[in-house]
Amino acid sequence: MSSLPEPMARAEVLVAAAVIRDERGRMLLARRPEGKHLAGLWEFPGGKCEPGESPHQALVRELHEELGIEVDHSEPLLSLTHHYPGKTVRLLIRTVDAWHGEAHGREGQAVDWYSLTDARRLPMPAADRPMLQVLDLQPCFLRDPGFDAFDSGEAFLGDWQARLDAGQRFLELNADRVDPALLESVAGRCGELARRAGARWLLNGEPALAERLGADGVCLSSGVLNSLEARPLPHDRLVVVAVRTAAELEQAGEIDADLICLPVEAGWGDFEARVAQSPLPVLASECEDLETARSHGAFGVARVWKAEP
Ligand SMILES: Nc1nc2c([nH]c(=O)n2[C@H]2C[C@H](O)[C@@H](COP(=O)(O)OP(=O)(O)OP(=O)(O)O)O2)c(=O)[nH]1
Ligand SMILES: [Mg+2]
Repeated sequence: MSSLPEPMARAEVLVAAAVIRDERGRMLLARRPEGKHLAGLWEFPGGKCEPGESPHQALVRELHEELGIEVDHSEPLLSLTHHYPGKTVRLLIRTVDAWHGEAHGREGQAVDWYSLTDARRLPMPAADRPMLQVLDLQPCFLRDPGFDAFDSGEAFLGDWQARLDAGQRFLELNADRVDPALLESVAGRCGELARRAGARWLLNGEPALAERLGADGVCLSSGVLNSLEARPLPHDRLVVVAVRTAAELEQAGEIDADLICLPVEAGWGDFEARVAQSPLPVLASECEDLETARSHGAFGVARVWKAEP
């Protein structure tokens, strides 16, 4: 059973909530009724899982009760755990991609459709913030093996373009051990190619360098993470952190990062237990199986790409 210390286990509530999109990609949000925890804030509709209920079953019941709709199919999207004063909430967010009925606030609550951009401006629960940062990301992050794997900057750029042509929209450029002048020229062209394809790219390196090179964000090693006291980039950039330990997971939350890369080191059971401690959405490192990763609480997968010979 649960290995959590008893007081924490008692205070934690398991909540299933839904991302439901209309044909324009807008999401259905509901305003939390007066008198409830976090009253007045806009939320992803859902509620607490009752004993013995699966997250899907809880959603089916909650969305019927709260919105008058019938869920036909849902699948895991991401999970994270947030500590409110006196209450810990583990959010299990699911994509509801098949449902019927007309959504309306059956408990008198306001209900409306919002684009992601508009949702980011709404007052929403603190637990939901990191989630709003990642919902428009491709859930497969391709990490850079390093220039050493390529014969030249040109070879690297050729491979970068091939990844974009193959549909990759979330990539990393690794600044490690690259000559600064070469990095500058390659990063400029990587950025241009990514922009043209509508992809986002992160620099694995110093945040200030990522900013100077025009990256969409930064990917930090645990070494850099431990030297930081605050989020190193503004919220219109991404901050991804590669971590291994529970303390690093916590530190990533402290600096208000957006996304975590966590290796599947000791099997999926162990991975899932560690994701359950994460305040941020998680990518399963060195993994290609998105469906399995999501079934264990991850938002996505990250892997190092193989240089083409
Ligand atoms: N549904 C939902 N709950 C959220 C979100 N973000 C967030 O922090 N929460 C918190 C608020 C609550 O503390 C908890 C959800 O419990 P709830 O009070 O809505 O539970 P419920 O629908 O089963 O209602 P009830 O038992 O209070 O009648 O999760 C979110 O996006 N959606
Ligand atoms: Mg609810």
